[in-house]
Amino acid sequence: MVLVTLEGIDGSGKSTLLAALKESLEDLSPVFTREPGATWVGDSVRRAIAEQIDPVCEATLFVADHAAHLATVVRPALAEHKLVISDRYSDSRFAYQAVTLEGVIPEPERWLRAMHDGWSIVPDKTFLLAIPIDDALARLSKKSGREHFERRDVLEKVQNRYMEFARAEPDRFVIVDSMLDKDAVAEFVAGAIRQVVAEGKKRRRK
Ligand SMILES: Nc1ncnc2c1ncn2[C@@H]1O[C@H](COP(=O)(O)OP(=O)(O)OP(=O)(O)O)[C@@H](O)[C@H]1O
Ligand SMILES: Cc1cn([C@H]2C[C@H](O)[C@@H](COP(=O)(O)O)O2)c(=O)[nH]c1=O
Repeated sequence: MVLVTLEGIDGSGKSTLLAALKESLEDLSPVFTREPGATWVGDSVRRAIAEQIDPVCEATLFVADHAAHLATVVRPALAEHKLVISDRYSDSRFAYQAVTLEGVIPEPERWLRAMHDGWSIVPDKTFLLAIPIDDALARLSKKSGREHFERRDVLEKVQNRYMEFARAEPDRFVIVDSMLDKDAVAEFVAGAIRQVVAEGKKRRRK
């Protein structure tokens, strides 16, 4: 069936969008999931984030979480021709850990992508929520429990990487202005997902 992912820096509105999609797309019976945390491995990831563990350890735990996510949630759902919508996925790794591993290992993005080669699944469509850094930080300032990624210098680099990914894969990425009204964002993304599902059904009939 179809794998759709939601991406964006902290505060860009992914959780808000996901909640709206759970209502508006109910008729499609999607499998809603997320990274990190779809399996117990995600608990280790959350602990690593909280304890600000070594960045290579943190990165490999994120990859382990992805492997468990694919094995226990994504592959079985796709095999049953279900629509899968994931709040964060591999592009988060390629964007965030490429920043946290700068100066730690050579060419971190190349290393991260190589770790996924041969077994990961590329999404059919990725909605990238774009937001000015000041607005993201303003939104995050209202939230408790900040994570070490949620700093201006990190988020600026992460969002720049996301934009590079979107330029490199214009057919997969849809950039969404997170400064638009919540309902307008949700309506646009829900409509685009329905279109992706319809196109997937046409391809299967050929
Ligand atoms: N389109 C929008 N317009 C205005 N405010 C928004 C919009 N989308 C989300 N918000 C607000 O921004 C804040 C962060 O939203 P949300 O938690 O969905 O972001 P997030 O990307 O999931 O962040 P994180 O990755 O840190 O969980 C919330 O207070 C939410 O109400
Ligand atoms: C999947 C994934 C996530 N992250 C970062 C992004 C966030 O700052 C935290 C937690 O994610 P949430 O959406 O706030 O629950 O983890 C990352 O660095 N690498 C990844 O692969």
